Amino acid sequence: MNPTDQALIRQNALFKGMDFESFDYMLEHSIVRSLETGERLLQPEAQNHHLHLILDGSLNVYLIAQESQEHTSLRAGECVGEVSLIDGKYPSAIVVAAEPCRILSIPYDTVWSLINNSRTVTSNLLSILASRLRNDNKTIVDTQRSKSHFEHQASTDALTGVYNRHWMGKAFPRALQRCSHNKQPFAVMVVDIDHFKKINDTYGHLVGDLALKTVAKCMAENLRPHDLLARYGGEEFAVLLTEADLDAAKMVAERLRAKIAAAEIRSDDISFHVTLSIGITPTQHNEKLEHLIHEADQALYRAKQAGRNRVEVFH
Ligand SMILES: Nc1nc2c(ncn2[C@@H]2O[C@H](COP(=O)(O)OP(=O)(O)OP(=O)(O)O)[C@@H](O)[C@H]2O)c(=O)[nH]1
Repeated sequence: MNPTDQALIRQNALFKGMDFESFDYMLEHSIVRSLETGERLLQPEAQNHHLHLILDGSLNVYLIAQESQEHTSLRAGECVGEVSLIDGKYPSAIVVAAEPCRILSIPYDTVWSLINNSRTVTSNLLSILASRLRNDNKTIVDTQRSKSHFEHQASTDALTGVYNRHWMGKAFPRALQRCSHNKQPFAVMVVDIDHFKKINDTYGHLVGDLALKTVAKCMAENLRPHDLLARYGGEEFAVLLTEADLDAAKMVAERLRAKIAAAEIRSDDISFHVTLSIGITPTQHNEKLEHLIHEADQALYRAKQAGRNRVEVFH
């Protein structure tokens, strides 16, 4: 073995500080092997009996499948196979040559006798395992974070930031069931911006978007925390008012209508107002969401027919 390889092995996290005698013993019992690009070194279906140290090239580690994004890459001087060494189980990952590699494969028996004879190697092994644990914990936390991020994205309307129809289809029925189980009155409200097409036609789509965002923000700020708000269609929002009888629902709807009518929408030198038409259906029963939306839509239709900028109740 050439001096460069020997220097590399001496710097390895597991073997650094090891005495010369142990080092020679290890080399005597190890073999050097070559891997082609794409060749597998470890896989979960095959028991492994060696600790592998990379002398040249790099290895990719995959946790699920070779086609997935690699979990990590290992370079010359790094090892794989420490965990199977400890627990004697099959490898937990797929390890593949990312390029032509030279590997020093040290039999587990040899590594164990080094561990038994050298406190340095034992303490090195513990440090390696501790950093593995930390890395794995970080991976779990990162995965959890991106999962919540994607879940949030999947249930949120990108333009207005309020929940979307997909979320509404899951969250509203659960809330309806809870209200009816607790014998609490509740109401479903459908809210539609009046003459919204004219706003787009007059000021352009971007200003239309700004109006939608303003309406969504104003509604979110003027509902109670336990009410549910979702963007239901283009310029239509749905609200589930929990613990609200007809009078309370009318009061909330009227408050929203008045707030929006008074809110100024500004973009550069443009300033205008929008109005809302609102349909409400009050109930105490766990009826189907589509049915309640349909009833609220009928009330909304009447509000539009009666001149817009008003609240109507289904009956
Ligand atoms: N800017 C913008 N416009 C949208 C968006 N989604 C839907 N729209 C527009 O909203 C308008 C809705 O128009 P209509 O359904 O005809 O209703 P309206 O003009 O509001 O009239 P009434 O509801 O009868 O008062 C359409 O022109 C859509 O293109 C959006 O995300 N951004």
